[in-house]
Amino acid sequence: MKDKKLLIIDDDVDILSAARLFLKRHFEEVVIEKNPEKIPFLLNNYEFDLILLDMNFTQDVNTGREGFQWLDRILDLKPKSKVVLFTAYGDVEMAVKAIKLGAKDFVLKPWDNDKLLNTLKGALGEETEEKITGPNLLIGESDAMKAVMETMQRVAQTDANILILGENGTGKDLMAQALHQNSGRKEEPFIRVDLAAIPDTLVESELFGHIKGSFTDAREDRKGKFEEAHKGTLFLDEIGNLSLPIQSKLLTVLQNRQVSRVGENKERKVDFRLISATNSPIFEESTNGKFRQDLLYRINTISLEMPPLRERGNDIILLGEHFLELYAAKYNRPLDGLSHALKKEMLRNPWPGNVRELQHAIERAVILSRNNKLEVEDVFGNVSRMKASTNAELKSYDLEEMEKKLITKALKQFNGNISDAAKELGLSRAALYRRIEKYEI
Ligand SMILES: Nc1ncnc2c1ncn2[C@@H]1O[C@H](COP(=O)(O)OP(=O)(O)OP(=O)(O)O)[C@@H](O)[C@H]1O
Repeated sequence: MKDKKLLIIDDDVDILSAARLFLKRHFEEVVIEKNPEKIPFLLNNYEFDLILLDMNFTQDVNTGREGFQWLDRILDLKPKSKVVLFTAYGDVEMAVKAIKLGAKDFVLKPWDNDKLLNTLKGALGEETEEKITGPNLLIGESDAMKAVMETMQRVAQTDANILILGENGTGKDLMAQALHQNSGRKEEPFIRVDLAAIPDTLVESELFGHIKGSFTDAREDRKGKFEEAHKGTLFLDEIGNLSLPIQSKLLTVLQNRQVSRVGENKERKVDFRLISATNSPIFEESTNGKFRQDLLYRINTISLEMPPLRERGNDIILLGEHFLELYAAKYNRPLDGLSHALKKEMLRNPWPGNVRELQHAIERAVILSRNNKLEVEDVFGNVSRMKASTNAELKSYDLEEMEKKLITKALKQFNGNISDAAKELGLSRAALYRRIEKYEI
């Protein structure tokens, strides 16, 4: 969300500054406004990617009527606006009505920071999903890909637990989303937990939740991911990372469909569909005691194996063209395809990092290219650097480095004229200034 602009409208100044303080780390810009009358002016003069709108302006605290009117007004002025509503406890019915009227989602006040962030991401995600990660855009026409897509279609509608296997970057995450989108639970939450990214000590409270005081940092009661996924889908990514004690707790939840938060005896019913994914040899691990066999049996009612890119034939060209189009638009580069020689080279490369590696290689190439077609050296020019990074993955600092170079070049070309350089780079003047400051150019 780092490149997105958010507008928050609420007549409570404390709420505005608290929300801004937390959200400005996650958005490029957060604009706050106390007076809803300013909405038309703001919408007519600025572009916002997302609007967070209070439902309960003081005049109409209980009915939310004013909130509805403003929602309406926003959608009249800019029909494509993504609006998330802020609403006080107890207003859920009203918020649901608002969603029917065109809001994307709602957040209850007082809010939970993680939840607020997830909701905003979700509201923005719809667009990214359509463009990049939508289930229809699990690109691929190879036999291997067709087979796995066909299985996906067949099993998505069932509530069966699904285990997605495959090397890094083969699209396991996208596949999990596709399963959810094609299931009867698609209107309900899709909650992803990356078990490789959560420290061992926190996994239990992340998954099961906790109550206030159950450990030093537990300042308030918190729902776990099982509860968040209630009625929807829970996606446990990198499940091979679960420690044995948590494995046995997970098994119990799967058997009883109930969770108790850490520090609490009460059991809460949870209804979720489980999708797991791993790139570790989990069957082997289950024979040497690192992963419980009974749990593996449970999570693996059906398994789907994502084929590696090197076994997907011509898909690499389709994917390459897709990413080229995406990044040419993003970086405003006039590129119209992959050269013939490049296609040949792409087909010969083993791509150990699979689609993710390809995606990053194309992104970098788009930024560096000088011609109207991508050439072999744009993608494979700097082989040593590609090898040096793990999984040949392009780290964000590489991208930043490139951005810096690009900006420096443009500034030189236009003798430091900000307007001309910004135009060439496809940035606003303000965005260019920000980057000049950031990179200390
Ligand atoms: N078939 C596909 N079509 C379009 N994009 C894809 C496809 N497969 C993967 N991608 C893109 O490649 C990147 C990596 O995909 P994803 O995160 O789903 O892989 P993964 O198997 O979950 O990786 P890891 O094991 O490292 O978590 C994402 O940006 C995703 O959008």
